[in-house]
Amino acid sequence: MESTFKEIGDRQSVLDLDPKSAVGGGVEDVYGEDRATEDQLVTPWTFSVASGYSLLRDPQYNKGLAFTEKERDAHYLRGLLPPIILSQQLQEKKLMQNIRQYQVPLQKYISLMELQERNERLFYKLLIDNVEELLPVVYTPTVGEACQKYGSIFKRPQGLYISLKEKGKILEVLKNWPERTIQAIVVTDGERILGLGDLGCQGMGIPVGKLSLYTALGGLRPSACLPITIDVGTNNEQLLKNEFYIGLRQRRATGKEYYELLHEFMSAVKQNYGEKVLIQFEDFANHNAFELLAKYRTTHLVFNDDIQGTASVVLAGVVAALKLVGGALAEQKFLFLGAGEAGTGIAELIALEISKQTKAPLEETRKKIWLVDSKGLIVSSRKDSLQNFKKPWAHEHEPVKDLLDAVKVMKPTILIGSSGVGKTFTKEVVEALSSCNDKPIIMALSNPTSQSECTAEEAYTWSKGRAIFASGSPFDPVEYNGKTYVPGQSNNAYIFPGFGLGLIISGAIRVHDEMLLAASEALASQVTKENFDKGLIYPPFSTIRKISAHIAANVAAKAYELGVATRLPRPKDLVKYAENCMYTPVYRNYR
Ligand SMILES: O=C([O-])CC(=O)C(=O)O
Ligand SMILES: [Mg+2]
Repeated sequence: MESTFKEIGDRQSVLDLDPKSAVGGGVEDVYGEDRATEDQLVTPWTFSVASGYSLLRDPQYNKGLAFTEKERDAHYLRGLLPPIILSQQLQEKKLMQNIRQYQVPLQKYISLMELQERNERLFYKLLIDNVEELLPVVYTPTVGEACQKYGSIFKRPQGLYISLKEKGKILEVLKNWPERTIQAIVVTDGERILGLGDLGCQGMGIPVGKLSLYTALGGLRPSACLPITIDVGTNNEQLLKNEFYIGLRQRRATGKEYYELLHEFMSAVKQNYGEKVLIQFEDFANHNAFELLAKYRTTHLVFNDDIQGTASVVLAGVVAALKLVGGALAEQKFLFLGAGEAGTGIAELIALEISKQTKAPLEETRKKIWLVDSKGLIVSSRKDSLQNFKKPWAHEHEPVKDLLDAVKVMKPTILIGSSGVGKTFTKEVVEALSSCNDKPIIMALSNPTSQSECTAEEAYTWSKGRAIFASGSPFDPVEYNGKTYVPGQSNNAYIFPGFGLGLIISGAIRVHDEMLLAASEALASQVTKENFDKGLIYPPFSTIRKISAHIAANVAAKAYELGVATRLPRPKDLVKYAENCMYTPVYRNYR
């Protein structure tokens, strides 16, 4: 009963290529010198691995009621489907109606995950066409709740689980994954899931969600994306006691045991997929995140989304906000609440950008930036007891005990929340900031919504409508004094999909900070006059694929400039090239 069929167009590109651009010619060979072997090209994309009943259960190829008469004949589907044929558009309409009927966001999440498991192209069609509506479902805030309840809602595994039990066998585990050509891995160890803390093995929802965005927002082929959770235990007592918990029932391995497992993982990935596979570290705890990034950035293509992706998106937002407020970046005074991955990552990228603009040394530009942690303002007298990643921010100053006092003393122009702790930008804090700024810039970055430092409504109300506000999780527009204020969403989702695309299309083998600046610059350049007129500092997510193409092009250009790109020759028009490489979820015709 085995039938074979061709997926038209899929052979053309490293990523995926719209058939019409392939037919039109003029598209360069994306494989470059690393052209995949004929064997890789033929399997598995061009021949069906399934037909008939199993074809309907293969999410990569299934089209449900959209199979045509000819396809039903050719692939043994007669009788397995009701007689009607629906277009993809009509399927989309029906599913959106169904999803909108659910009142509870988690129900929407579950139904979307089921769709992804049933009909992948339709899932991505929905996500791309309805990105602003569905992003809060497959991503923050709902994905946070999904991770908290992952054990209870778990039906079928997604992604790859690597636990301490697999120590010594990680290469074999990677080989169990059905796809051989992987371009992007998002990996977590679940220790700091959003601002929700240690969710252990249930953090898997995050790599799954991030990679869905890689495809929907950045155009990577779904089959080239691999979500991974490394399970070294959890220190979350509630999960350890929960009878439905899906992870190892032990406290977290640390030190040598932890680093040996991670090292085996990093080596196995490179051995199995080569040096051009992107490994995105996601939601690791501070104490491991900095160390892993420092250790592997010189040997692997790695990127920490929470340190670097967040930094790049915030820098873009600040640059855009200054167009509304006036003043140069170097004239600002920054105050952060939270000195972890996001806080210090953003601070460093801002300091780098100011150095680039003013030619001042980094040690000087860092002095424009102040950070508050749980013990108060980070100052030089605290240096001995500070973790390494905080030390560059310990400037000369009297001790200041908390955020409110720090705002009063430092009089920052920009306040950034990156502590993972909700409701910390109190009325007093926002009022103090507003008393020294005409247009205070407030970024409440912690996720999900419950952990946001303040809500959009609070920021606008307490600043009497003067704040330029953005947050990590989405907030609806706010009415204040008869005016509508539209908050920005300062989330790394703007950056990482395009950033990854840029790395992949250039065949980059390393990530450098200049590439993050390039991504940031590309994002800021996509804010239109129309956006600014509405007070927006980020372009709407509805245009994200265009934005991603620009980010990818700028990142790829920088990779070529720095000599870390291996795909030669360099395509001339990188924006067009990035666009042509993007996966589109329109159904293919099966011959
Ligand atoms: O996932 C998000 O929405 C942003 C992010 O990386 C985090 O909060 O850890
Ligand atoms: Mg994250």
